[in-house]
Amino acid sequence: MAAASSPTRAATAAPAGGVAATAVDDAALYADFYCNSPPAVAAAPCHLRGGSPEAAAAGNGSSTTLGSPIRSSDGRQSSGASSSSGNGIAAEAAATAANSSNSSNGGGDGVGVRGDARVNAAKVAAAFEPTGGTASRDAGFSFTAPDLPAPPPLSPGLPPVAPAIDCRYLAIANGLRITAHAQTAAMAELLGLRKAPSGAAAARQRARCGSLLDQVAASLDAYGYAVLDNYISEDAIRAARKELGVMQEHYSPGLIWVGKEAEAGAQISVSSVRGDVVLWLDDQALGATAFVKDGVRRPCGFLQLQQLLADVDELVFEGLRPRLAYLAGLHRRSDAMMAIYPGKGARFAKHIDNTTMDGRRLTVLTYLNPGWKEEQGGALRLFPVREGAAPQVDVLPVAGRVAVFLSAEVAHEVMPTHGAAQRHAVTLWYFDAGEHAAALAAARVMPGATSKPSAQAAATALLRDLLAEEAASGIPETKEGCAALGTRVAGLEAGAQQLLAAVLGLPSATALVESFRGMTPSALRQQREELRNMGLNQQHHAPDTSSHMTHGR
Ligand SMILES: O=C(O)CCC(=O)C(=O)O
Ligand SMILES: [Fe+2]
Repeated sequence: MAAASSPTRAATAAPAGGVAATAVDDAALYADFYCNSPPAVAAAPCHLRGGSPEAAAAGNGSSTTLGSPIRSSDGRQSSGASSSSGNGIAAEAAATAANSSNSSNGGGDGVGVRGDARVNAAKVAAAFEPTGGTASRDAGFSFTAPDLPAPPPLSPGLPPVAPAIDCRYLAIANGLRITAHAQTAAMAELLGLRKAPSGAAAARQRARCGSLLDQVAASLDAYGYAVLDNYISEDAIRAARKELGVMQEHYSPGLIWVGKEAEAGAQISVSSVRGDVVLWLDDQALGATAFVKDGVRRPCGFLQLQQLLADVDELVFEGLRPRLAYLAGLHRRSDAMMAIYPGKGARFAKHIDNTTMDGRRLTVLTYLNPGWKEEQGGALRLFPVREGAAPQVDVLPVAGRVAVFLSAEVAHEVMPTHGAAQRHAVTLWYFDAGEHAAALAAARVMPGATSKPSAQAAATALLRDLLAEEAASGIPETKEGCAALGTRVAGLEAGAQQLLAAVLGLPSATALVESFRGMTPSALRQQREELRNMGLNQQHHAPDTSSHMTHGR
């Protein structure tokens, strides 16, 4: 199995990322982008602080925190874009373009209006084939994998932490490319809002976007992860959060997968391991205009979210796939998993997303938390394995930040979230075509899926009790507790026993009953431990709630 070098001590979080305000304000970036003006300052890598690998290895608990590069020293977001009146990219683009006097004619993309996201998302979908809609549920996730080849050592001369890369320029470019379809572009031209860039300016735009994407790809290649800041604008994040607001009650506890043989297991929610609630949004749900609850039809709509997903798809399929050989086979992604960590200590214990060659190659997280402060916790803690890289890095879930890492290599956890604030994220997994096809072909019907619901429920209840902390489980690690457990297992219906035997890697129901009848307190403790580790090694996906959605009008 893919294993990470794993410092066992939790690091002390570094103080809030109070770094100097950005050297390049958004107006300059927009002007540069739209107005054929001389290049502004190149987007600089973010300021980083934190421990050296030596310090962390020495066990002094230091870690590295990726602060927000656009935080002012008082910790507030201070980008020009977010201080604008909220009309977003189009208005700023228009204003900047209208103010410009030195534009010239030429080819290339013009300024569009951030328009019909659904049409544009569909265009991107057609171009990049991003999602099959059911990928996350059909993937199987059920294969024993050989160890991955050891990652190459970090190139000499690189710092131990991958710097976050400020991607506002890419965000602008995305907004353009995706939304500048013929009609809106023509209309913008008619209104005098659109200035087509000169050939030289268009070339410069492409070059600058290319160099940012090169940086992202280089980070992923060297460290196994990359952090992009401001890839999604704060306006867009706020709008997406608004869209999700109506869905709050439809989230359900995130599940973990428990099973010794990958073909057999169960999905269980154990909040001490995984404390988030999730909502799967497939293509159909994303297109829904209403959902029905208690017989009442309520309006909903996810245009901003669609645009956000299209932007991330663009990053992966157009930006990263052509740049890295081992991403060349990326062909589709999972449905979007919306996750909320509801504060009060909610966390996700350390795990690797893909330990079974289930096809997932890249994990991409987009954070939706305007104004997130370090005191609120909730950092994504990464455990890079590349030789020379810092052994752990904390990434705060600030709005517009996108974290990308190799699903089968980088162990990670979500640190406890404090206070009452919710931590929102969108998780996407991108599949490698070959590995995914092999996984699908090898998928077997899980015994749990075919057994009677009552058997499944009984087996699941027992597993949940075994996974819970002893105090909360009703199964004390005492002689009496073991005896009661043995009786309980012996009394289960046959289907439940078979399922449990498969989950625990025992040959038969009889073997299961025997093994539980002879259980000692220490064996019970060990069994518990083993189950918890399974749950962490093989994260499984929850069913989505799209059946609650009505599509179209
Ligand atoms: O939300 C995050 O930062 C990471 C979540 C995660 O690891 C997962 O859902 O697998
Ligand atoms: Fe994960």
